[in-house]
Amino acid sequence: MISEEYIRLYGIDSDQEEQRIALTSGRVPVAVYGLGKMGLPLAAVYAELTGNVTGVDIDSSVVDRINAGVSPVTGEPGLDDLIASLTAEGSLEAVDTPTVAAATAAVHVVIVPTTLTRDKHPDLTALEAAVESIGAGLSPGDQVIIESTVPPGTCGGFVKPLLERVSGLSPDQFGVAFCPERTSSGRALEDIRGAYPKVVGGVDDESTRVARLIYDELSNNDVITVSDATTAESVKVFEGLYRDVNIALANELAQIRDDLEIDVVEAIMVANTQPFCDIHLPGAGVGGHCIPYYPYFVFDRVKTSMPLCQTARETNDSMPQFLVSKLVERLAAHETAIEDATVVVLGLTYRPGVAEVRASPAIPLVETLQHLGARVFVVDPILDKATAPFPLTALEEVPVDDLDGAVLVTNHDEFATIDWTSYDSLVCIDGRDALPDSSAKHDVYVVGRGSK
Ligand SMILES: NC(=O)C1=CN([C@@H]2O[C@H](COP(=O)(O)OP(=O)(O)OC[C@H]3O[C@@H](n4cnc5c(N)ncnc54)[C@H](O)[C@@H]3O)[C@@H](O)[C@H]2O)C=CC1
Ligand SMILES: CC(=O)N[C@@H]1[C@@H](OP(=O)(O)OP(=O)(O)OC[C@H]2O[C@@H](n3ccc(=O)[nH]c3=O)[C@H](O)[C@@H]2O)O[C@H](C(=O)O)[C@@H](O)[C@@H]1O
Repeated sequence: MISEEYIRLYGIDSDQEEQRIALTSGRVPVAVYGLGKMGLPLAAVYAELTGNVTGVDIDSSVVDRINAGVSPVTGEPGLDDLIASLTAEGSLEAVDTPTVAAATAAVHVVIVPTTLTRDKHPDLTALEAAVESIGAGLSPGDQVIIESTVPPGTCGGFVKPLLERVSGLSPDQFGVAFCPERTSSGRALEDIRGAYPKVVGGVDDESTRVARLIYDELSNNDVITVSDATTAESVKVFEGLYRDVNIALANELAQIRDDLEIDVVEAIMVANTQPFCDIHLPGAGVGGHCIPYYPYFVFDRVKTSMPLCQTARETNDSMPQFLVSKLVERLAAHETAIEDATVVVLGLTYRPGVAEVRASPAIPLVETLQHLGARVFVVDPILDKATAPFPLTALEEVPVDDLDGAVLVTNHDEFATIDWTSYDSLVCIDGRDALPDSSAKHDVYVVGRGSK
């Protein structure tokens, strides 16, 4: 139970200003569940605001490092120092006991992974576990905020009933709101503090009121209240659908480059010079546990077919094979069979600077090359060998005189300075238009660009 001087917010008709002051003076204890790439920066910004945050993670090593003042999340400007200062001053503490944390919190913020099963259905097991823990410690007046991206209808149709069942509370005794995490790795603190308007949508008006009150204080941007939680959930996945479809358009256009004999990216850039056009960039595919996952969160919840979004998924997922086909075709033109070829794949993470391999296009690309019999070296400068799905080779250890092909999937900064002159003639397939021009010496194909 929380002590007397603390207050709760849901269903409390005290003065709004008093509630704001209570929140920002630490008299509304907050728990943040999930201390990963998004959750730790979020917990830090909440701790900056309230001075009274318990971070919850089931990974004890994450908890221990945070309590030692060390951020397990890398690549986030300002986060290391912020975690050190917040833990030193007692504004942020991490625990690996979700139910214990839930018993003392008045605001529960959930940002655990929501992913896909192997057969591409939403995997909400982590969400269910976190919500059950919260239910076990839920008190009248508590507010639960879901920031993990979820299928539309999850807060109203799954989270709220589960909390009622586990806590024994009636629906009018606690709030649930969906407040999407509109944040990118590498700029998480900036995004969370208010790079974009914050969207909030509650399962009832009081849930929306409490969520608005909280994010009016936390974000320095506007707060947009929408009709309900399902609308807010839809906003988030619609952003992802838009991005997936528009990347697919760019990828389809890249595949007609040879038919048109143009530099497709040049045409895209010029097409985008008027405001009604925002064609994205073609590449090696769409990875991460967000953009390639969110369409399936919608497919799973609607009866109506969505052929455009389904086809976009197929187009984006076809890009690794497109790159392999270009490599095979060009190696054959140099009388090298793929099964006799030695190939280096540059980049395993789904995008530069983020040590995340979930749904990375490099994975099916490497698997296909291995299946075709090629000898494959994989290089990724930011990935921990222990977590990589394939053995990693340092770039300097790749056998220079024995290499037939190179495929760039992820444009890590380190690859921009490769001295290609030290390699004998290669076939280079550049999936991200990231390699220095080496067409004088090598046979180079850049996805979407004119011949280099
Ligand atoms: N990564 C991104 O760029 C963005 C992610 N999101 C949303 O945020 C969610 C989390 O993403 P990340 O932070 O990147 O994931 P992550 O994989 O980096 O971190 C997840 C953390 O949650 C912990 N965890 C798992 N189950 C738990 C439980 N039951 N209770 C407490 N902690 C638990 C894990 O130990 C891990 O530390 C995503 O699934 C997505 O819905 C939203 C916007 C951006
Ligand atoms: C709508 C939107 O821009 N969502 C962002 C996105 O961030 P995420 O980390 O997934 O990276 P991303 O830049 O979307 O890239 C995803 C994948 O798509 C590829 N990609 C991206 C843009 C592009 O023009 N072409 C392309 O091929 C990238 O290489 C990567 O493999 O997803 C995040 C999320 O929701 O998790 C979200 O918060 C971010 O704002």
